[in-house]
Amino acid sequence: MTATIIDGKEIAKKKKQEIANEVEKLKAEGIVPGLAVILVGDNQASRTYVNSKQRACKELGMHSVQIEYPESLTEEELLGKIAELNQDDTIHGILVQLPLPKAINETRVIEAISPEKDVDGFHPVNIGRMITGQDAFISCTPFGILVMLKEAGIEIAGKHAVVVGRSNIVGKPVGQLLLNENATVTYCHSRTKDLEKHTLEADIIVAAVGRAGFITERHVKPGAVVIDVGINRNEAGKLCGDVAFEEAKEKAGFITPVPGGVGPMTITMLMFNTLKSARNHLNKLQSSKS
Ligand SMILES: NC(=O)C1=CN([C@@H]2O[C@H](COP(=O)(O)OP(=O)(O)OC[C@H]3O[C@@H](n4cnc5c(N)ncnc54)[C@H](OP(=O)(O)O)[C@@H]3O)[C@@H](O)[C@H]2O)C=CC1
Ligand SMILES: Nc1nc(=O)c2c([nH]1)NC[C@@H]1CN(c3ccc(C(=O)N[C@@H](CCC(=O)O)C(=O)O)cc3)C=[N+]21
Repeated sequence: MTATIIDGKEIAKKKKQEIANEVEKLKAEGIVPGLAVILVGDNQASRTYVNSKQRACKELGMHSVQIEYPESLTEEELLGKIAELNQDDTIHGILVQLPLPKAINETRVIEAISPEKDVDGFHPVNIGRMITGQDAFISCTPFGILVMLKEAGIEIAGKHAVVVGRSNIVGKPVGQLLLNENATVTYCHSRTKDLEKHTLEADIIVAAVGRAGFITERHVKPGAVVIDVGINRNEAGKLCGDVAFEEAKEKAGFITPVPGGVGPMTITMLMFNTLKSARNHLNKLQSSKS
């Protein structure tokens, strides 16, 4: 059997069109959704992502500002800029591109962003609200994965999902979201014994490890859904995921490619969250008037 490929690029395109329509409506009410992206240092991969975020804003008619700092930026300077953006009414979303230089404490920086403008969904307030099932900004990659599964018509309730990776920005939140959707969730990580034993039981595998081709055909139960979050470069410099795509696709029922899978969805959900934040802002203005 060859798996159905879940085309993230195509789903992203459809979602972006819906977002662009909503942006037009908000503009008619006098609000242009605005995103500020902060990039510290000169990491080429980070620069590529930040540029595609800017491009998406433009495409969808949103306002965007890109703020770049040298590697030598101090934590105090960065916190000062965030405080300023928290007060700026033209900015509804603030994203600080990770990773940050070692001298800057990421936790402090994330916690300095107003939860109302935390469109990355990394602030503990949003993580906590997401886990308890309240309205929240949901981190873009996990959110994008959920939307892809739904668009592909994949049932989540009652399924066994195995998440490989437990980072705060991908693994942990994606498992929680799947749990909210009534999946039975197992987390695997570098201390997991006999990874294969777990993944072979999975109806849905989410690979967020950061190692090229780490999940092979041997890890996949026939017909399983395989979601590849990894963005790696192989020895030849080619972009590839955490899944050995060619072999895994012969066993899986559904599979996401890299590029063209989770990545484009991440950016789309960032746009969705920025739009949502702008709408929240407008609602607040309107209710304070009445
Ligand atoms: N497409 C997209 O939009 C995005 C893609 N990414 C990509 O996703 C990948 C993961 O990112 P991120 O979560 O930030 O990475 P991290 O490096 O923060 O986390 C990697 C996780 O993989 C686990 N791990 C490492 N080795 C093994 C192993 N041998 N067996 C089982 N688990 C293992 C680690 O376990 P432990 O906790 O025990 O160390 C850790 O939990 C990267 O390739 C990244 O580039 C990231 C964000 C967005
Ligand atoms: N504060 C913060 N928020 C993030 O959301 C964040 C971050 N920091 N740091 C880095 C990771 C990584 N990430 C990606 C986004 C899009 C693609 C993407 O669009 N990838 C394309 C290919 C891009 C290429 O060609 O390099 C694809 O998979 O098709 C990939 C990775 C967001 N991240």
